[in-house]
Amino acid sequence: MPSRLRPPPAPPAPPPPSAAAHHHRDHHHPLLPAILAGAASLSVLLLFLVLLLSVFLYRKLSRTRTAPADSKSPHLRRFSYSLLRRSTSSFSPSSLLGHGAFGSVHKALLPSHPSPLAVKLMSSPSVSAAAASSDREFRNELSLAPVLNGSPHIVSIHGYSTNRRGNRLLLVYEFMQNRSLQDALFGKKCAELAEWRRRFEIAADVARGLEYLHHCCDPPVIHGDIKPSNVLLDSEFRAKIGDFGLARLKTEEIMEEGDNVDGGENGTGMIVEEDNNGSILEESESVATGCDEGSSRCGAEPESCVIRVLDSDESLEVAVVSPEMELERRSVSEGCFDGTSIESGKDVNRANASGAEKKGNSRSNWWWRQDNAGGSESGRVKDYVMEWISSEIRKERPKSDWVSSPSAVKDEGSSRKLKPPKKQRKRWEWWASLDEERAPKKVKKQRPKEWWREEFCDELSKKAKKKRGHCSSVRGEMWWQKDDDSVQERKKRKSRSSRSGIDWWMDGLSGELRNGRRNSQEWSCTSAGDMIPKSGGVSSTPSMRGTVCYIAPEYGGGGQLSEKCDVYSYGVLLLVLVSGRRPLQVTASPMAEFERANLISWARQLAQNGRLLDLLDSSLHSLNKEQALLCITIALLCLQRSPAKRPTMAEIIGMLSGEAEPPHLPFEFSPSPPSNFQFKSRKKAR
Ligand SMILES: Nc1ncnc2c1ncn2[C@@H]1O[C@H](COP(=O)(O)OP(=O)(O)OP(=O)(O)O)[C@@H](O)[C@H]1O
Repeated sequence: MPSRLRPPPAPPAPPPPSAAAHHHRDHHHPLLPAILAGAASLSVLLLFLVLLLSVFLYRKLSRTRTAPADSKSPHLRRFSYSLLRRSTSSFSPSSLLGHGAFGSVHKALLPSHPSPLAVKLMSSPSVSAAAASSDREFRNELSLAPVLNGSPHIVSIHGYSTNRRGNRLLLVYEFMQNRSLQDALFGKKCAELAEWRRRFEIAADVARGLEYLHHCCDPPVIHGDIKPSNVLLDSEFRAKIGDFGLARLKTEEIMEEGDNVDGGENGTGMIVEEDNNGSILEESESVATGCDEGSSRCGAEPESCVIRVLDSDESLEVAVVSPEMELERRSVSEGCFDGTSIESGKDVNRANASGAEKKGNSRSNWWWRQDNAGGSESGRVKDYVMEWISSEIRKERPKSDWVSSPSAVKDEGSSRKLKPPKKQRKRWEWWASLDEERAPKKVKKQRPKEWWREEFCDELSKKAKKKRGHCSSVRGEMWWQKDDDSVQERKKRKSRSSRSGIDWWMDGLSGELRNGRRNSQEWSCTSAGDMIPKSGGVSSTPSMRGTVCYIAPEYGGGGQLSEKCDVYSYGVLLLVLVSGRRPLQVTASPMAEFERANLISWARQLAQNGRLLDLLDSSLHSLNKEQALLCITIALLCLQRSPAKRPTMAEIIGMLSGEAEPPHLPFEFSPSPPSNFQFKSRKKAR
């Protein structure tokens, strides 16, 4: 039997798929780990890129915020912050050139630069008002740099820098070997400045610098803070004007205003809106538009308007600006423009009742102690000044142990040890006599704490009356007001403020005194004894800002900032140069010294008495009396109350150079009957 062929065996069926088998196959997919790893690294990379982009954007934005002028100032170099830090040894004290209201100035030695540079470090404090002030000053300087760098009489600015966080702003200037006129005259007391020729050259250099600002710049630039610490001296003691943090461009609108700037001693009282981060250009725009917001209030009496501090929305802010000077600033909102920040060119420091709450015990903070609430509306500056004098007197006054008991000195047997040293005896006797007059022996303890105030005021009042009686029939009226003002205007002024005998003495210390409730500035006393309003209180010194004694009365009173404000400040500077002393200085105790303490009122007195040469610094040598008299006469012309009557800087240059006719002493300063100081005609023969 044939064998049956058996069909071939069917191939084995594939095993049914099971979960385990499936899992096993996935687990071993060769591409999966690579895909997963790729995706992970891609996301990390993306994340990194996003981070990088944000950091880049952040830096770019912060740079834009702190250096707006970069695009406008193509010639300015942006320095590396770390380079500047290294070249000033981390802004160490060894590189320190000086301190200002907004920070310190250091000498920098850059490897790439042949000569040293001066670096101003403006550290933005945590307090917003002060930070904004620094920011604005920084912007101001950068905005103006391209215009200013063209003059040999202006400190040139090389560039700027900021740190990463943008809270340290740096400005880089040319280095001036002999620092500021303030340092040279009152700090180091440079022997070179004892030579008259140098002082005259400084006066002429500053005048040329200002002439450049006012007449060569288009639009003109108003410096707004002319004073010795802003006049810098090179190795030859030639002067250049520095620090344009408060400077402003004069727009056409301001020019029109300027025509009316003579409209009374208080000016127009125009107040300007402040853009926190605005550059000077923006500020000028604001000036042009004037009181757009709140125009209804602009019509209010200037006396009722208060220039508010800077850019703070806070009602009260305090910042420690300069540790050495223990300057504290605050900004207080008050007055008819509440709710808006007001800028009139500078930062204003003001103190009010609440302002008096925070105080320091140091001498430099004496002004904190002032309580303006309920006080005389017109007497704030006076109070501050008196307080300052008080502190000076305390320094001068012999130790209380023997002063408090003057009679004890007479009784030599019982209290010999209380007798003052011979040298001091005369001074002591003066004090003692005042003490005795003021307080009967038995009630000495009850005598007014500030007994000397009344004494001082009474004494000055009597002297003022005696000296000026022929000029002023109304008690308390300023003798020189006759010149400028109509009778009506004088009556108005009289009703605004009843003037005590000391008011004439306070003349020139700022406009506030006469303008009532305009602004209650905060003042500080620098280590050098200068009184400076704080702007933001800031510097020195923020908005209406400047330095007491140097601010023109119309601007100090909240008026328009004009070139004539610079001219006024230049007048004070001239007097300081010629006399070699500060505008406010109590040097000794006798009453006669108090009369001289206010340089401006003293100059007025001397002019009236025809004794102008008494103003001259006794340490001057190689004096050219004619030039000295010329300088004093120009100074008095600049100090005239009416801005329109003050000469322009171009005219001053003409007078100083002898191109123009010699000036006549202004009527308001002239002796009675008026007479002019005779100068030989210095006009050059043509
Ligand atoms: N370019 C410079 N070269 C040399 N020293 C300088 C220079 N600029 C400023 N200084 C010194 O640094 C000091 C401080 O200057 P800064 O401009 O910061 O303040 P200030 O003008 O003294 O006061 P304020 O800020 O109140 O106006 C000056 O008094 C001066 O001695």
